[in-house]
Amino acid sequence: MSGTSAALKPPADAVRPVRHPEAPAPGELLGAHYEHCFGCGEGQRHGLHLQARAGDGLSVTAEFTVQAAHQGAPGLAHGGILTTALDETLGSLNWLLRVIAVTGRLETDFVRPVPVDTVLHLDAEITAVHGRKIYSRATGRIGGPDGPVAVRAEALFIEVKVDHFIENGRPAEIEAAMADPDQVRRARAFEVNP
Ligand SMILES: CCCCCCCCCCCC(=O)SCCNC(=O)CCNC(=O)[C@H](O)C(C)(C)COP(=O)(O)OP(=O)(O)OC[C@H]1O[C@@H](n2cnc3c(N)ncnc32)[C@H](O)[C@@H]1OP(=O)(O)O
Repeated sequence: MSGTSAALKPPADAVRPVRHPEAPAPGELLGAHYEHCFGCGEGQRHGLHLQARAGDGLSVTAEFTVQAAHQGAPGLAHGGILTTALDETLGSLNWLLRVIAVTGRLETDFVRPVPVDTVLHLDAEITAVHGRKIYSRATGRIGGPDGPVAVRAEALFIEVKVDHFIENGRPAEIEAAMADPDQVRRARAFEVNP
């Protein structure tokens, strides 16, 4: 059984957005947006190290291998970790619009348990945009990209300006991220080019 709250249903006048002309090409790895991001950063020892890849249109795919550090029940992935994998994958979609956005709402269905060492194959797509609101959905499968569904989610991301991070983040990390020598990562974190 699954159901989605009204807040995740795009209004009738929502539009199907267009992929940004400078979005990464289909098949291209998106890379981490921030070294210390728990979802994608390579600097997080127990992080998910999730790698997202641009798909066709407004879609991405991603893979995440469940580690022992990600357990909830013995030998099984923690539900919050699975939601993090969905959140990170959904968040990476916004780079196809070259928009910075944060998760406003995220609803997850947990369909099957996911054992440690399992590769979770994720795919996600943007379904609609209404003003600053970006509607999207994602699915995670096990046993291969066409395997059975283990988790799925629908989300609403809200577009923000870079000031959202500058005003709310801890100054030490903000300054370090702005000085990141990785130009692509710095652009993803701080460039707004709708
Ligand atoms: C440096 C690295 C960067 C890198 C880029 C980021 C990478 C992403 C990483 C993974 C994702 C994350 O973990 S993101 C981190 C987790 N999320 C957060 O921390 C967000 C915390 N929340 C907030 O800061 C705020 O609530 C915002 C920004 C989401 C919204 O505040 P606001 O800007 O004042 O906008 P507001 O007027 O309230 O809302 C705008 C519209 O959205 C609707 N709306 C807002 N929130 C919701 C909601 N929860 N559910 C339904 N609808 C909502 C409103 O009704 C309104 O609709 P209408 O009246 O227009 O119709």
